[in-house]
Parts: sequence; structure tokens; C-alpha cells
Amino acid sequence: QSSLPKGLQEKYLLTRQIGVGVCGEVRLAFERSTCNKFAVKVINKKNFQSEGTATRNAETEIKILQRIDHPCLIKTQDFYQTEDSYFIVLEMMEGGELFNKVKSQQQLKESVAKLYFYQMLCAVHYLHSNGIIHRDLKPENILLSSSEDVCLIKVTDFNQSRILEEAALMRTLCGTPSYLAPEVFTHANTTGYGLAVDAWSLGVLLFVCLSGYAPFHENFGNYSVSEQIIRGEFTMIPKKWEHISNQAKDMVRKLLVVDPKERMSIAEALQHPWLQDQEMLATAQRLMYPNDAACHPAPVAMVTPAHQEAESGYTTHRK
Ligand SMILES: C/C(=N\NC(=N)NO)c1ccc(NC(=O)Nc2ccc(/C(C)=N/N/C(N)=N/O)cc2)cc1
Repeated sequence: QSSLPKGLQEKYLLTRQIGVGVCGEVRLAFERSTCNKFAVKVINKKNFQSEGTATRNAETEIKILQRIDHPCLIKTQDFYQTEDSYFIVLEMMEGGELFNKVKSQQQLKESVAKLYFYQMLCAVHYLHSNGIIHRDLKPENILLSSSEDVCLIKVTDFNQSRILEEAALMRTLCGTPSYLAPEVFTHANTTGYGLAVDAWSLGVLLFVCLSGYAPFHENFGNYSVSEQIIRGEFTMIPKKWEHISNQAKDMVRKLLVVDPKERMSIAEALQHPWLQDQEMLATAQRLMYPNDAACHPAPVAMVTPAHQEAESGYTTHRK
């Protein structure tokens, strides 16, 4: 039992492990003054990555966690550190990880997969608008607010995330350009490519939610997983996909495109016909912005999809 920070011990009672990750565990904690439940992510500094990387990643992650504010992104309440671990106190997501809902071949109902996927898109659209690439979107990092099918989801784990430093490019271009390689000028805006990695991962996530199995898997064919991914070869097993709509399949096919320049963007995915489903949009709206629905329930026709409000700068006051 490695030592816990005094401040953490004073404010919280840490109890059992509720989740485990590659570089740490998640513990159930109770705030002593309120008895409210929290999840505490413990990140070992001396994990497999070189020490420098782990520390740099954790510092970036904490900067990101403190900066983000979206209904479908995890919120932190506190953070502490000892010489060998970081402790991040997060809101408790009672439904646990999406991973447990889709493992062992369980397919989600298409309507549930659509509701979850739309919320993931809104969360990642927000991150990209703030110059953040998640880079590690997977079922373990999608948390559910309750065990009900219809629930709010939140994206977590920003350990692999990167903040797109446009400023870094500007600084580079301030110096004498004569020694700079051509790609610095042409591919410098890797922002286009960088963001596209999250669209691919969301395609894999959607495939798993709809079918219950992974599109790229060691047991398939005679290619390694990485070869299958590089070739963009996946199989929609009829038994699993025959009851799934063509629009859902179209969404998956347009995200699992090998060339990042050809891959559908998050913004395009939000406009895809499969998501122009007023009932789902109204449910998502109610889950993401409960306070708005409470004071003046808008007639369905009036529902502006959450992602469009963000874009149009719609001035609803959001708590
Ligand atoms: C309700 C419940 N369990 N309920 C029960 N009775 N279990 O027995 C439960 C709730 C939440 C979770 N997971 C959870 O909260 N994950 C999670 C994962 C990663 C991160 C972060 C910030 N990571 N950042 C880094 N750097 N990572 O390496 C934060 C939270 C699991 C089970």
C-alpha cells in the first residue's frame, strides 16, 4: 500500500479498487464532509513508459482535465501527487466503463449505440475545437453515468492526449527558414491529420458497439492486427450485421478509411443522415443539458442539436 498524500487522506476516504488500467488503478472514494462518491485514478509515475514521458503526459493530462468543460467529458474535483504517483479525483460514473457492456459479444441496440456515439462525437468535436487530440479512444475510456441503456456518457483518460501547438509552428517560422525541411511548410498543419486519428478510433468504437466484436483482431485472417489496420480490411459478419441499418454501416465505412485526408471528419459525422434522428437528438440534449430542459421543455421541432448550438454560438446560458 504505497503512501497516500495527506491532503487526500484528510478530505477523502479511499476504499476498494473499481477499475484497473495499464498505468494505474481506479479506486472508489468518499468525500468525508459530504459522503459523496468519487473515483480516484491513481497513476504510477514509474510505469512502463520512460519516467520523462510519464511525467510529461501526466502534466499535460492534468492541464487538459482542468481546462475542459463539456457534459460528455469527465470532470475532475481534485488532484494530488506523491513522489511515485499522481491521484486524480474525478466524478463517479455509476455505470462504469462501456467496455464491460460491449465485451463478450454483447451487441448494443442500434438506438443505444447511436445515442452513445452521438455523445462521443460531441465530446470529441469539443476537444478538437479546443485543439486537443484524445488519441486513445476505446471502450475502457468511455464511462456511463448509470446502468440504464439511456444514459449520459463521458470520455476519460487523457494520458495519450496532445494539445496542438499552433504557436510552436509560428515560433519555428520566426527563425530563418533556410534550413527548414519542405514538409514543415506543407504538412505543418498536421492538425488536419492529427485530429483524424480520433475519427478512426470512433469508427472502431462504433463498430464494436453495433456488432459486439472488433473490426481488426488477431484471430481474423492471416494478417497481424497492424497489417489489417494498415490495409483497412475488416469484415462485417452477416450474422452480427444483418439487423443493423445501412446508414449505420455507412457511418462505420466512412470512418474506417485508411487515408486520413479521405476519412470522414467529426464535423461531417455529426451531419451524417444516421444521426439526423430527432428522438435521439432530443434525448441526448436532455441528458447533456438537463437544466435547460427543466425550465422550458422545447417542442421537439425546436431542438437545435447540441453540436450545432456550440457552432452557432447559440446563447442559451449553460450551467
Ligand atoms: C461505478 C464503477 N464501479 N462500480 C463498482 N461497484 N465496481 O466494482 C466504476 C466507475 C468508474 C470506473 N472507471 C473509471 O472511472 N475509469 C477511469 C479511467 C481513467 C481515468 C483517467 C483520468 N485516466 N487517466 C490516465 N492517465 N490513465 O492512465 C479516469 C477514470 C470503473 C468502475
